[in-house]
Formats: sequence, structure tokens, C-alpha cells
Amino acid sequence: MGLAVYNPMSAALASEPMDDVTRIPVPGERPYDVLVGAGLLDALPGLLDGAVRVAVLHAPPLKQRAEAVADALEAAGVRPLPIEVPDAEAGKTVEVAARCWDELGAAGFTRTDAVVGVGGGAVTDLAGFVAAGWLRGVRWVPVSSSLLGMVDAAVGGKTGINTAAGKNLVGAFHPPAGVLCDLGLLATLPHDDLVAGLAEVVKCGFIADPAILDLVEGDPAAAADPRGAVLRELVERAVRVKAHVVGTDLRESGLREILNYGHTLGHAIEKNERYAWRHGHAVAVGLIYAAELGRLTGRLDDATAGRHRAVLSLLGLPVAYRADAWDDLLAAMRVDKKARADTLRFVVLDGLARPGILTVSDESVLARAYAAVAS
Ligand SMILES: NC(=O)c1ccc[n+]([C@@H]2O[C@H](COP(=O)([O-])OP(=O)(O)OC[C@H]3O[C@@H](n4cnc5c(N)ncnc54)[C@H](O)[C@@H]3O)[C@@H](O)[C@H]2O)c1
Ligand SMILES: O=C(O)C(=O)C[C@@H](O)[C@H](O)[C@H](O)COP(=O)(O)O
Ligand SMILES: [Zn+2]
Repeated sequence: MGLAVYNPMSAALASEPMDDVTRIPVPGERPYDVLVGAGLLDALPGLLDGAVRVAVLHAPPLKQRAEAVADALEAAGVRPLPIEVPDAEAGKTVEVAARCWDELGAAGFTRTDAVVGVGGGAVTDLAGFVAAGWLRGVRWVPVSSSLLGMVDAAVGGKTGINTAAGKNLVGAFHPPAGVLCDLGLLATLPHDDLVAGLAEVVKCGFIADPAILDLVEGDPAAAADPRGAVLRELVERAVRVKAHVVGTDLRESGLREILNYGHTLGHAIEKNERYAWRHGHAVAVGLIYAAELGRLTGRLDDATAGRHRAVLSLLGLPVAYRADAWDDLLAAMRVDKKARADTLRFVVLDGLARPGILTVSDESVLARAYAAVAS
């Protein structure tokens, strides 16, 4: 089954630069814009017009930025409710979400009130989920502070938390009112987290926009320079890929599955590591695995499959995982959201920027493909 319908050129024309802020529209039944630039807080109150109270969810590393968000809201006549949550995956739990809902209840949040998530993908996934659940859905805005959040997590309305059985197993499709990607925040993002975000950028290169791969291969150091023009271009290209896909298929009934390239094994590794591995690191290994699956099933040529390991290695991303973990990984992959009944399904490539679905009828190929990443 082929799923490729993306044209990077027409997507670029659809986005408008304004005073060094690039506005990338996300179409669909509830359209919104992704703003990419520096600062951007001036745009926040306008996205939450009519709100009297706004919860500002953040983890400790982004406390200062959350205070600036609260100040911007207060200056616009809105009552901010700062809520500090545990950092990274420790915040993506039902207990933390329940505590947030208790705080919204105590503050009397109504349907015109709203939630802002200030942080990386973990905090914005949680914030969106809290907003999706409260009164069956209030407005929310991610103020994305990590590369991975900007190019992926904050865009598209997939919100959620982890459960004991696996990654993101409870959640809702709940598009934001807008997305703010403040490139200035990348200066304080730890280098390893920035590089982890590049794994999702590379994913977009393989599934839809090969110019991304050329940029990374041409100058990997520039790709990882938080202040550089190359990274900005990569952010904008990846956001355009995601905006096109989620604008076409919000609820993942077809095309959106391509964004899960590399994630079937990636999520299994994250669960196996009890979420101590960065998401982007696990996805990097998952991408090489998915490429090998495509190659072994005769769908992907050797050169494009090999390019996965090469480009991810150039960035210093992990390209291998424990050989002895295979049985646990296979068990975790069985609850992947793309599985249907007892049948595993993977996103694979039929060529560069030609993603499709592999429905696995003979599971022996899964273990054989694992040899490509087993260490
Ligand atoms: N909803 C989606 O569509 C989607 C897409 C991709 C990933 N995700 C989810 O996103 C999460 C990963 O996101 P992530 O890579 O941003 O990880 P993260 O949110 O855990 O952030 C990584 C670390 O960087 C810190 N950080 C973030 N921004 C910072 C900044 N500007 N300065 C200093 N520190 C900063 C965070 O506090 C954290 O310690 C995973 O939970 C993944 O499942 C969701
Ligand atoms: O937005 C999507 O759709 C994606 O699959 C993007 C992924 O990068 C992201 O990690 C997402 O959270 C995974 O979704 P899931 O449904 O497999 O949990
Ligand atoms: Zn991801």
C-alpha cells in the first residue's frame, strides 16, 4: 500500500514569512498556524481570545520561560495558573494528568478557559491531553521549547500519556489553537536533546522531503547548530511535512501512519528502557530497523536502506540496541497502535519519499531485520 502524496515545493509556497516569523498553516477541520521564529509570545493572547484563566503547564527546566508566558498572559488581562509537572516522560502519567485536572477544577476553569504547555514534547503531549479531557475539550497552545517538540510533538494534535503497557497508549486527537516554535529557546536545549530531535527531522526526509537529507549530509554540524540558518530551514521543512500530513488525515486513518516510520521498534525500545532513553534516540534505531525490514521484504533498495544508518551516524545518533532484548521488544510491538488484531503492521519505504505499509504475514522477517541493529 503506497501513501506518498507530498510535494515539498507546493508546501513551501503555502507558508508565509512575516518579519522573520514563518507562519505555516495546518489545514483541516480545525485549521491553525505554526509560528516559527524568535520570541513569539506576543502572539499568544490572540490565540486564546476570551479565556479568563489559562493554565501554564511546565517542567522545572522551563520554569523561567513559563513565568514569561504567565507575564505575557497577565499583561493581556488573563489570569495565569502555573502548574509545575515532572520533567520528561515522568510527567506523561495518568497521575500527573489527574493532578492537573484537580487544579483546573479548584480554579474553576470553564469551557472558554485554556491550557498552555511550555516545554518539550513530553510536556506539550501532557498539556494537550489535559486540555482534551477537561470539560471534553478546551483550547490549548504548545509553546514548544525542544527541537523535537517544534518539528513534531507540538504539531498535529496527537496528545497523550504512557501506561504500564506502553508508550502513548492513552490519548486524544485534539488540535491546538496554534503552535509557537521559539527558535531562541534552542540555545539552552542540551545538545543530546537537540540531536535527538534531528532523528524526527531525518524521518521526514526519508518519508517525504529528501532535501532534508541533503542538508544534513552536506553539513551535519550546521544541522545541529541551534543558532544557524540550516537548522531553521530543517525545522520549517519538517513542520511543512507534518502540517501537510496531519492536515490531510488528523485521526490517522491512512496517510498519517507515515509519521510513525521508525516508531514501532522505537516505542518498544523506550518501554524496554523504562523511558530513560530519549524518544529521538529510540526512533533513530527504529528507522534503521524499518529500512532493513523494507529491504528484506524486497521493497527498498540497498542504497536507500544504507543511507539511513549513514545519515543517522553522521549526527551521532544511536544505530544499535541490545541483541538480548528481542523477545521483550517483539512483545511490546504487539500493542503498537498500527497493529490490527494479532497482525503487526509497519511503515516501510518503497523508495525514497515513497512510504507504504507492510502487513506482516511471516514474523520470521522481524527477527532477521533485527540483526541490522542488534549489538
Ligand atoms: N504528539 C506527537 O505527535 C509527538 C511527536 C513526537 C514526539 N512526541 C513525544 O515527545 C516526547 C519527546 O519530546 P522531547 O524530545 O522534546 O523530550 P522532552 O520533552 O522529554 O524534553 C527533553 C529534555 O529537554 C528539556 N528541555 C526542553 N526544552 C528545553 C530548553 N529550551 N532548554 C533547556 N531544556 C529544555 C526538557 O525539560 C527535558 O529534560 C516523547 O514523549 C514523545 O513521545 C509526541
Ligand atoms: O504525529 C504522528 O502521527 C506521529 O506518529 C509522530 C511521531 O513522531 C510521534 O512520536 C507520535 O507521538 C507517535 O504516535 P503514536 O500514535 O505511535 O503514539
Ligand atoms: Zn516520534
